[in-house]
Amino acid sequence: MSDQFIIRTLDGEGGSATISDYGAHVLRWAPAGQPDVVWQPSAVYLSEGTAIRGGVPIVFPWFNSGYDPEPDGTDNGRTASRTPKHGFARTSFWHRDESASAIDGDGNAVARYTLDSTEADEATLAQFVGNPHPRFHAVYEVRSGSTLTMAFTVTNDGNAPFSYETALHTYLHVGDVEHVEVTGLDGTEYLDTTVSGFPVCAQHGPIRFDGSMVDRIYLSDHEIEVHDERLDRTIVATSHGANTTVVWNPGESAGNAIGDLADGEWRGFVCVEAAANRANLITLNPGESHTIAQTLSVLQKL
Ligand SMILES: O=P(O)(O)OC[C@H]1O[C@H](O)[C@H](O)[C@@H](O)[C@@H]1O
Repeated sequence: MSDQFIIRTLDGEGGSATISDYGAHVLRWAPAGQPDVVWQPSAVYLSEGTAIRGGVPIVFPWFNSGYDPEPDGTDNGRTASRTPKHGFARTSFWHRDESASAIDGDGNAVARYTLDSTEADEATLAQFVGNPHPRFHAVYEVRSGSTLTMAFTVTNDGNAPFSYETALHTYLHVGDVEHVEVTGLDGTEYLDTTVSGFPVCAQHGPIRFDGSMVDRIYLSDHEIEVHDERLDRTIVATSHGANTTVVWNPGESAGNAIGDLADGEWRGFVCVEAAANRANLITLNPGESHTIAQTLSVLQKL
């Protein structure tokens, strides 16, 4: 592992990405001939202990401030108070596995990173759900070409179960979020996390954005399409092993208050996150592994 801020290029056939060893954080990705699909802000700030804005932060082992599950599995509408926000994966220097980093049989540039429980301090580990002494290793594999696939796997190496929340917190680049429709979630339920108690709501039609904050946990892993009128394209996001989909845009007032975003930059992205969070958190028994994955592509026009 290096504690240097190293940024690497992943040039595959038909697309390219950059990735940071800090956070194992994909910073941008575009298929050939397209504006970036994974969004990067105009300035990227690299600072130990601080999450990188934009790209694809890895959320693990809790989402936001975490969640304490109810025995009956229902969502209690409350959040816990774990720190750091969204867990420590996005603020850790990951090990880059040199042996795995190459071009795969489909022409994708591959990067593989690992992180294990010895790299977090005991006070942080003690906040895991169900086990104050979890032992695990995590593997993150990114394949960048004409599509982008990211797969995050956690294995329980200890002798007791633990639970975790996780997300691939993907920032998708759009021309102007107020001219975007997100489809694929019509008829599904979501938790509206902008409202106290996180009420369950039902989605009717496409998701649209009007400059106010959208922060929703959809209880669905359906394929998502982001229809972008300004960039005249549709981004497709599919996920595996992730039971929830978070859709987030901070809107004008919260967006302009985010310190590492320039004024108005909130318009340039919508987050579509492959997640397993709150009542859908993942429990691993000793020896078990779980993978969440997300694949992005741009729909080809006929
Ligand atoms: O600013 P961050 O810590 O990166 O979090 C950004 C956002 O992440 C997720 O999308 C959550 O649902 C939001 O509640 C949160 O505001």
